[in-house]
Amino acid sequence: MGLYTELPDNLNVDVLIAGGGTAGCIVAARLAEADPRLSILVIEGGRNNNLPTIETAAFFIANLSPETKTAIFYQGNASEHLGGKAPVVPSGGVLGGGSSVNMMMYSRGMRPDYEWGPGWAHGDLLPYFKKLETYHGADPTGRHGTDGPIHVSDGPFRGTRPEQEFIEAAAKVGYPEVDDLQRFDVSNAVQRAKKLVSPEGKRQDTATRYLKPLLADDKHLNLHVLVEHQVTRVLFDGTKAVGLEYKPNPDFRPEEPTIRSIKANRTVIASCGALGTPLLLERSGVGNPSILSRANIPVVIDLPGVGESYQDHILAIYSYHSSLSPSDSLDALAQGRVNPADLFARNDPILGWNAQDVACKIRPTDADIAKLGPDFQALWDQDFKPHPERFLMLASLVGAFPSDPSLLPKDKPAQYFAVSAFTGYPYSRGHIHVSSSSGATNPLISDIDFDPSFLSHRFDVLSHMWMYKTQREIARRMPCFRGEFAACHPPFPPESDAFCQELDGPLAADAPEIVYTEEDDVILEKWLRENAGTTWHSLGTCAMKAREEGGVVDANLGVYGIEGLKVVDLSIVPKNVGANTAATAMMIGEKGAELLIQELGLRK
Ligand SMILES: Cc1cc2nc3c(=O)[nH]c(=O)nc-3n(C[C@H](O)[C@H](O)[C@H](O)COP(=O)(O)OP(=O)(O)OC[C@H]3O[C@@H](n4cnc5c(N)ncnc54)[C@H](O)[C@@H]3O)c2cc1C
Repeated sequence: MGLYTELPDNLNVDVLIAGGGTAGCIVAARLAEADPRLSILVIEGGRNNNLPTIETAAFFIANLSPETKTAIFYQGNASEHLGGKAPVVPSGGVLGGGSSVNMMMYSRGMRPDYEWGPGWAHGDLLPYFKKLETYHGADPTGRHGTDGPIHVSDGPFRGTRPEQEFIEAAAKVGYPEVDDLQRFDVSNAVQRAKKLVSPEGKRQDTATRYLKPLLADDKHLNLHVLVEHQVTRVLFDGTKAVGLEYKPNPDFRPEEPTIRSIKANRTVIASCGALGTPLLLERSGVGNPSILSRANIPVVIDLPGVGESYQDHILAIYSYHSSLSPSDSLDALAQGRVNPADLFARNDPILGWNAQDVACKIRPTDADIAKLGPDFQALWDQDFKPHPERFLMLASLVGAFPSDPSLLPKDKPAQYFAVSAFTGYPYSRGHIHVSSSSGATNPLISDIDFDPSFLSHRFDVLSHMWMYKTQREIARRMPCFRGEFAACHPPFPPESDAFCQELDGPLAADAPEIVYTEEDDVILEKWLRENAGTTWHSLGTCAMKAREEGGVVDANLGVYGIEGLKVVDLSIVPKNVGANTAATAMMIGEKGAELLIQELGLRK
């Protein structure tokens, strides 16, 4: 198998790929399939992804634990918009990247989200969205794929009671159920969520589904993957990319600081993700000269868009007490009340559950918009009102307690549910850049100037304030609702209608909506600033736009001013997509591979 922790001597390589993440694994596999004679080397900073916490859907949260070393934690700057907090944005840091560690929600944006440039309109991209997937569900409009590597399914288990109760409660609040929110043209509704999980319950990451079958057969002997090594720079001959410089990842090999390099006969591809790729370009001398000179990096190409226009969706999570039983929730497993070995011994279907069964894409009513004030109304009228498919917020129902487990009472085992909610099209924009050397142990990720700028735009704050109130009204109408888990909600005072507390029974079916005072709104905004953060959906930092508009790549994914260097990952996205981002990253991998196959003249 061509998967190494040490590279064989004298490897002759045609195509070098920096980063074996979601898009990178797809590009490598599709190029190898197109021409097995082509010699391809992927250099991935993280380890191999052959871990039970990755393959088994129910253990998804373990992959964010620092001990598993499967994520990269990008440290943001302290921000006045977040009550002085310094946010951390995790990203996939293992073979398969985000697709190996994500929460497996299957989601696609709306048709207008995919209008990026020549060859990148929705109609151009739909074939690639279909090519990547095998969809297990009804598809009357033919928008889904039938024979791609990634299975999209219900998985083997659903928390059917909370799912049904949430769907009925959402309908009462104004959001009906639809079969498919991921067909690019339906929103303002809720859906029984599909997952990036096979019907048998296995995670569908791109390393396992695209790359490893080729590494295991005897037909793709020129496909090579080096794990546990970080790419430090792209090497240039003038302005032509000719190779990569790399070194062992100190997380796995602290004793081996040797820097090595390798040449590419044909092309170099950067696929380190929306946080890793701009840092790689800047370390290589591609970026804004003033930022590069601050870090003593000689300029190869003046390209000020690198690392700018950072976007994420901004997330807040709200937990609730419930009357759910252990079989309706992942809490017994997450809180150590059942032995995972027993679940494995009986091949319990709950092991294939990602604990998220409902997806929502919703808009406020005209009356809600008016209440949010004239500034909100003006932007709404400009960017949302003319586009009925463009929604304000995404949300999902979580079948477990997803916050800090130390908040849970030790003496009272229980089941909870939660709503996770995030902005579809935030206006806040940040940046990520290299900064001057500080002697950090792992300077590739800690020696940076990263400002995600969450909640720096007031529209995003108001969107979340509306969503807090809306999701709470839905939760309150679920028969299993037993009050708010107060530590995961704003501290409204006891005299307020909005005061959060545990209840002995469900709310009356005709319970009135909560009325929030101005003081409650102040408390809500402060709480959001202290508690909202990343949705792990970083994108846009090497955008496909005109160079004079801050663009970094052209419609062929080539970096402006550089020969032989492509970017293929979510950093190229020029405007936000109203969706969890994995399917879009996979589509970019598929489309990017096709462009490279054409450009390199590979046989089909
Ligand atoms: C915790 C989490 C939960 C998520 N949940 C969902 C979800 O439920 N549904 C959904 O649709 N999306 C979800 N996402 C988002 C989605 O998974 C990502 O947007 C997507 O995988 C990004 O793909 P990419 O190819 O752009 O980058 P990545 O997949 O991040 O790939 C980049 C790769 O480059 C490697 N790398 C970085 N720097 C270097 C370097 N210098 N040298 C070598 N290698 C390097 C990284 O280790 C990584 O493997 C989640 C993401 C995370 C992190």
